[in-house]
Amino acid sequence: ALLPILSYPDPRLRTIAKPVKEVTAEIKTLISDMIETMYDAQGIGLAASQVDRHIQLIVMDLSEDKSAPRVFINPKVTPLVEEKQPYEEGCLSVPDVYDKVERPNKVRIEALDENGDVIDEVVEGLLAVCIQHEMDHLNGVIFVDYLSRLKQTRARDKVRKVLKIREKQG
Ligand SMILES: O=C(O)C[C@@H](Cc1ccccc1)C(=O)SCC(=O)c1ccccc1
Ligand SMILES: [Zn+2]
Repeated sequence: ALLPILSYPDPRLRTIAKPVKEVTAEIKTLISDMIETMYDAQGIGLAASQVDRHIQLIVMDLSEDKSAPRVFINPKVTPLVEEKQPYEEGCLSVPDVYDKVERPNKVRIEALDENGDVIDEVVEGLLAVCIQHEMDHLNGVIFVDYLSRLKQTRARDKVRKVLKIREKQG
């Protein structure tokens, strides 16, 4: 089922997500709903925080044909390089706002997958950028927080406008 995505600056987006204790049937349903919602919203990632579920769960799919969804439960991300690189980021909770954010572009990901199996990978590039962006969501951080006050104000105005247009479209 499609889930409603919280929009910036909704304070619920600032909630700190709790660890997942057990991958229950309910969590498996949430995972498939989040993947469906991510594809519908044309995203490459989605954190549970964005659908108002405050548990440490991320879904991502960087494939061209939406054929390779990945699930990260209780993820831990460790930067492997000091140097930060700028990358043009977007966010499904801040629609139509894109701006450069500097992040380390090589990180280690430790997590569990949807079967409870261990994930321990070194990733670079967009995958590294995206997993850090999603981890931020689980910690109540949104990418606009890294931008100037002026850009944050512009982002708020932009989201308000986009939501009004979407309301009219019904
Ligand atoms: O809000 C989210 O977490 C999803 C977000 C993930 C993300 C994309 C790009 C860089 C960092 C994090 C999106 O999917 S934004 C929309 C999108 O598909 C996209 C935006 C910029 C570059 C590539 C893809
Ligand atoms: Zn986001």
